[in-house]
Amino acid sequence: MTYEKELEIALLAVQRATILTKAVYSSHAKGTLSKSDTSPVTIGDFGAQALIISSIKHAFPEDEIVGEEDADDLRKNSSLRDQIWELVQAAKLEDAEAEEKIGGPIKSVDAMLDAIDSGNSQGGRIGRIWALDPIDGTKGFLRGGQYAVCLGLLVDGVPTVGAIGCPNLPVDDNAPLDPSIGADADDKEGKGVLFGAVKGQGATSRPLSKGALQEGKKIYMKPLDDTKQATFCESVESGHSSHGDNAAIAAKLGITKPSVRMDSQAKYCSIARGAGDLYLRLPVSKTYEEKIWDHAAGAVIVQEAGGELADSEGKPLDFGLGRTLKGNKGVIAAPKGVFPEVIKAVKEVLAAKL
Ligand SMILES: Nc1ncnc2c1ncn2[C@@H]1O[C@H](COP(=O)(O)O)[C@@H](OP(=O)(O)O)[C@H]1O
Ligand SMILES: [Mg+2]
Repeated sequence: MTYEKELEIALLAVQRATILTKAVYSSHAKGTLSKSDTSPVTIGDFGAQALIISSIKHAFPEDEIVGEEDADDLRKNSSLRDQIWELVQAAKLEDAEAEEKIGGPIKSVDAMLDAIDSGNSQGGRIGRIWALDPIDGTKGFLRGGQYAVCLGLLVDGVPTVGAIGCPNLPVDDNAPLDPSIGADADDKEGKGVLFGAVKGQGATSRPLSKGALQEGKKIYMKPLDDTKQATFCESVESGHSSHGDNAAIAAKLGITKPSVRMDSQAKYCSIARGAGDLYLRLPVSKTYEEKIWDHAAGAVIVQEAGGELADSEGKPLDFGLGRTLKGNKGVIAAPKGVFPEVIKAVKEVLAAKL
């Protein structure tokens, strides 16, 4: 199987980074994250980015990585750096063989800073480029709701491998969509999912607790003959996606169920396993460019589960233009069978606004 190693490393890297983000969240929730006033998101973002990049660099030293952060701030702020270093050292996979596959612990503080700085690729059309979002759904993370650790591999600009850790989604692929499910400080049985996909080879899910080496269960979008029955997902943040336009599109499709609002690429994962049908992300701002790391991993997972993606004009998403999807506006994802109908409704709603 092609990309077998890439998927394995991506899942392991995401699993280990997720352990760190959970540790950061629980210290934050318990009020013990007090050495600095820095936001737990910043701490989690830096730590998770360091761990994931070090995993990729170990397994695929030639690959490029597009990451959100660089280490400039950490080099200037030793207390923040030490705090992150402590968390990075503590985040380990229990299975020694698994830990070894991603290079074992990061060797030194300098190696951690260098790893963070290696996420400086400018993206592009050629070669192997990983797009990394160490904590996607910042707002959800802070709320104790949905957030995701996301890693996608672009090969010549095409999303080819995707791995996403969703610590607060229910393990059960058939559990009803309930965005409040993550709103606990402490981990509970039945939460935490690791999703993976390789282009042309399907999408899978496995409990985070069982780990990346556990064989995944195939996931599929729900067959949807009639859009009237659909449930659609959208951002919690009205600044990230126009709730008004999303609602108008839903109305045009005859949808009567309320939208499910959740943060992060947990939306892609949810529709990919049939816990929800459509993902509408109509742009709010005319100038905002969606970031490739907010969509690359989710795109592979949805496509491999039987879905199709485009922007609000029906154009395919172009991941080969750099760090952003600068050729696209917004994102729409739906099962293949109803995709043309959904795009038609989107175009009609947007045309009526002109
Ligand atoms: N004006 C805007 N329009 C669309 N997306 C935006 C945005 N401003 C920020 N974002 C992105 O929206 C992502 C979260 O999406 P969602 O609303 O689906 O949870 C953020 O990722 P982070 O949370 O990683 O910063 C951020 O990159
Ligand atoms: Mg993000």
